[in-house]
Amino acid sequence: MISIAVPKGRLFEESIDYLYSRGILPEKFEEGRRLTITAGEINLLLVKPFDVPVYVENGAADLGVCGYDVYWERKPDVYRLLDLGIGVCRISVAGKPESKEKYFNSFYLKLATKYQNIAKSFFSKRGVKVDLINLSGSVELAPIIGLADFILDLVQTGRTLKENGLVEIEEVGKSSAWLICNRASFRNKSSCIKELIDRLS
Ligand SMILES: Nc1ncnc2c1ncn2[C@@H]1O[C@H](COP(=O)(O)OP(=O)(O)OP(=O)(O)O)[C@@H](O)[C@H]1O
Ligand SMILES: O=P(O)(O)OC[C@H]1O[C@H](OP(=O)(O)OP(=O)(O)O)[C@H](O)[C@@H]1O
Repeated sequence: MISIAVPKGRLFEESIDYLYSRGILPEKFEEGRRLTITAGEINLLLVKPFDVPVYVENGAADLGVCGYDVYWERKPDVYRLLDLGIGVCRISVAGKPESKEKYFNSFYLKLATKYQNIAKSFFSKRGVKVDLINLSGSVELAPIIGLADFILDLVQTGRTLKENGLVEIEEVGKSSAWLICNRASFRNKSSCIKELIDRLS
């Protein structure tokens, strides 16, 4: 039996489609209220996206589908095996159009994000001090109401920024979903996991 932690929400359907199209799952499953789904030798655990690395690192799941954004933020002690090419987006700093100049000329920025660690390391390398506001969603609201001047968040189409009168100022990195693996499972279930990776890649 191989257990895979799959993120609920935005990445769920793409993850299921991906696993189904590679013959790992015998059918497509809808996201409902169930938290586990067993299909043949695969046991799916449906968890919050930020919790995927927690389940995998602790061995509660052998494998996980994890956004690179989450991996980068959490830095779990797991193997990162394969870029699945889903959930593709970038991690960027954004703000009001008129704040652009301030962003590039200040040594002190007030920034809202749920990616606290990414923001800290990005700005400390640059020698810029940041006052970080920790938000877990709807981050684009922060510059509009003056809670922060800037945000660091995911951008894909740019629609959310546009609809809120914000602009992308600087790309910090790219993200897509990766298959991550528990270190002990990689040793103990090596043949199963290698076969699975062959089918996925
Ligand atoms: N606009 C986007 N385009 C592409 N991928 C995205 C986008 N937004 C998020 N993702 C990817 O999907 C993952 C899950 O995003 P989602 O919005 O479902 O989670 P969340 O906001 O962390 O969770 P929750 O809403 O349950 O607190 C992200 O970690 C990222 O890897
Ligand atoms: O560039 P776009 O295509 O508009 O995508 C970007 C948006 O997608 C994500 O939000 P999500 O919908 O996951 O909601 P959230 O605010 O709860 O994180 C992200 O946080 C941005 O707000």
